[in-house]
Amino acid sequence: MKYLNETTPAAELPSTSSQGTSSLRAGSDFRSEQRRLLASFSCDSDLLKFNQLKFRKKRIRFSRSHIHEWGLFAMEPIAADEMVIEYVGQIIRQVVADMREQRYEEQGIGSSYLFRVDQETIIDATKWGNLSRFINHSCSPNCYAKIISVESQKKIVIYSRQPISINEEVTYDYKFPIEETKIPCLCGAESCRGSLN
Ligand SMILES: C[S@@+](CC[C@H](N)C(=O)[O-])C[C@H]1O[C@@H](n2cnc3c(N)ncnc32)[C@H](O)[C@@H]1O
Repeated sequence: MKYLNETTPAAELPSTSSQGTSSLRAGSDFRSEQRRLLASFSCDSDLLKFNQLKFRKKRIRFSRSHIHEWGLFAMEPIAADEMVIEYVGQIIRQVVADMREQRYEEQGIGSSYLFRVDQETIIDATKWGNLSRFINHSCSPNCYAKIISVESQKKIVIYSRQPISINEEVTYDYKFPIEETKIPCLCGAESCRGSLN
């Protein structure tokens, strides 16, 4: 089954100390605190950026792409580590996604706009969504997808991983699961893996 996937880089945490029990406990308390702080800082900054994104949308356009049909392009320079766009669509359950995937295949819709949020939830941008549905995959992408929680609701947000120039195509790595039947990748990157899956 082909779903677009999240690609959050994991935060590095300090390694375990090998001293006495009390210092071990102190070390583990310290690490728990660090984890809690890291999580709260990252949530706060995600929330802040998400609110900024609502008021100051990035200037982007869809246009013909060298990778595949339509793609998304920057109309202004985008710095590294910026929220570029939210992946918007209908929020559906796995059973509905399975039925829709089959229906879309029967209707000859070759492109996949289903993005997995978690085990049970999928965002379907096939018929309803925003410009994010035009973002193509690259094996050497300039963005990545991350799932954040805003007021207890999970959102998929596309972040820049490096500066993006005007007219550059916005891409991320779909991280499709490996399958026997391959979908050839046309990203054109030197490090192209040859297939999406
Ligand atoms: C979310 S859509 C991307 C927008 C699409 N180009 C369009 O015109 O609607 C995802 C689909 O685009 C195609 N695609 C995206 N990146 C590709 C790539 N690097 N190589 C080949 N096909 C790609 C695949 O068919 C994939 O299922």
